[in-house]
Amino acid sequence: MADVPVLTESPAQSGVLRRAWPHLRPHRGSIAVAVTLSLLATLSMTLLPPVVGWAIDQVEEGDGTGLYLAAAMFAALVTGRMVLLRTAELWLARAGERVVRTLRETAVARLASAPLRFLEAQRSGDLLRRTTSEIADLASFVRSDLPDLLAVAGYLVFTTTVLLFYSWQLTLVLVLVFLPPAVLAMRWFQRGARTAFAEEAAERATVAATYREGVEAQELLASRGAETEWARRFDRDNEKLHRAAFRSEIVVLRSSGVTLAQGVADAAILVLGGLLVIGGGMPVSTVAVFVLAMRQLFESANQLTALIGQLQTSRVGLARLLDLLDTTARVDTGSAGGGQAEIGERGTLHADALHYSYVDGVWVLRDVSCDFPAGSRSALVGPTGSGKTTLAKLLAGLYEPDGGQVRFAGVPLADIPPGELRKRIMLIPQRVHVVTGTVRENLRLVPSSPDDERLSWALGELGLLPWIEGLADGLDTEVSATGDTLSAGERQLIGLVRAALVDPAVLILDEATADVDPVTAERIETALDRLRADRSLIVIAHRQSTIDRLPHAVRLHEGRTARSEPEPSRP
Ligand SMILES: Nc1ncnc2c1ncn2[C@@H]1O[C@H](COP(=O)(O)OP(=O)(O)OP(=O)(O)O)[C@@H](O)[C@H]1O
Repeated sequence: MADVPVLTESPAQSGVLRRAWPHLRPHRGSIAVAVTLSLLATLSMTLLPPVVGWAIDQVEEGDGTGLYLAAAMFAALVTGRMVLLRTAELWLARAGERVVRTLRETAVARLASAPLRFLEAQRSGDLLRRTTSEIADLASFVRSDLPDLLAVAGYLVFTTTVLLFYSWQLTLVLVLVFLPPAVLAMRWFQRGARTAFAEEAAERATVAATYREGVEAQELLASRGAETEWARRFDRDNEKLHRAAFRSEIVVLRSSGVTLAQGVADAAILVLGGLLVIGGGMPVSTVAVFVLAMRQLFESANQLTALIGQLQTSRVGLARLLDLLDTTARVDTGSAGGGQAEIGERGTLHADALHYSYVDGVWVLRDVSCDFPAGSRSALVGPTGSGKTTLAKLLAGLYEPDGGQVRFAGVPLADIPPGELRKRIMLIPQRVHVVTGTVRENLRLVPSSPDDERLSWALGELGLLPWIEGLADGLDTEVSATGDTLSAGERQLIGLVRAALVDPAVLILDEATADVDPVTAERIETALDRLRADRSLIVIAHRQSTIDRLPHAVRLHEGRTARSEPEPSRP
């Protein structure tokens, strides 16, 4: 089995910003404007205590004009700050949304072009979570927490400058009384937060993946009576998440040490400042400015603790998203094809000595060789588990073989760009994918987005107009993605119409085994008969009537071609 990279549950968070920089670089202009505006807003807020101090001085000197001036300045600073802050938030939200949009688009594009084998190796809920809710969390961090984080960082720097300017002695006392216990408490919190939050995110992803898998397999679980087994597994994962979330909460409690240190520092400064004023060594205004600025500093420190928690969660989310982008970039390489070779519109599909395994050492296909000349019509038959679906996926270029090669018109599939490949070889799986919407919208899910006229043409060609007319609202009939409204056979009819619209050189149909009523089966067979004659048709056939209609057969038995010679045509 070729090495298929699997996404890491808790990827390393070190250097996460450096790794994210290539995605941020295109938006550096708006980020710089947003940061500058935000820092200016913070600066105006930091100037408020000095203005209050100045007002106190004016009162003490009995200068009414000075007092009015101070009040006007106070009002101007508050208004200016509000305008600057809102503008900064808007810029930041805009820059952040752009970054997140780029990340989301890159993730979706990489997933869309990732080999099927890679997608199947991941837990589906995990991929979904990384590309939806974790990106949404990141967006909300950028919109709401990042502006606060910038403001807090600004306050810490500017307010410390104000404190130093007014009294370096009091600042020294503040630093000695407050900083050591506060820093210790913060480090204690951070040490725990890193692992606790990462574990919580990983457990949350596991619960989402288990839940999604359970919902997808509901029918199977119910039919096997295995719901309790699944519920037990879900309970176990849920319990782990519960414990991880509780551990995170305990870690958050560690940050209370900072509040305690603040109370002690407040009391110390008030007593010392008061004594200095009584002794005539310091004006009242200085103590007032100091106490106000100190409050601002503490509020920022409190906010910082909460924000660091958010920052930690976002770092984990960002690391998981970058892990997805890096891993998909790695698996993506080479799958785009050289694009140099001339590829014919029609040609022989040739499989040469194919080997394939899902699990190391267990070959599902061994030395399989077969030819499907242009315009040939073949059945692919064999007992359950003999490897028919796997061979079909290799023939369609959805899996890369572990050994051997598939060529179309002489060109290895690996050298054909994916877009070109899809136009030439198309696989209709047993369970055709439908999306929530109308039948028309589902039929139009092909690269050319055909109009109604072309849809009618395709339906007419395949003899499927009576089927559409028989639906409740014709082409406007609503179908749900869970497919309750369409049978497996009808979904395959949708697949066949899409195929007629794409007009591939090779059409591979993995015939639905269950739920095909005789009328739909007849419709599928008629549609297959009416597909253009120069197209090769390969049908993984389960029904004898289908096998009888096809002039050639490739038989698989335990992963080997039992007989790849064309069978004599049947009447
Ligand atoms: N994604 C997978 N991971 C691991 N093993 C797989 C996977 N898909 C198929 N297999 C195994 O590979 C073997 C061949 O499966 P495949 O679906 O190709 O057979 P098949 O002939 O199409 O069977 P059926 O007629 O029942 O659809 C089986 O043993 C199956 O269990």
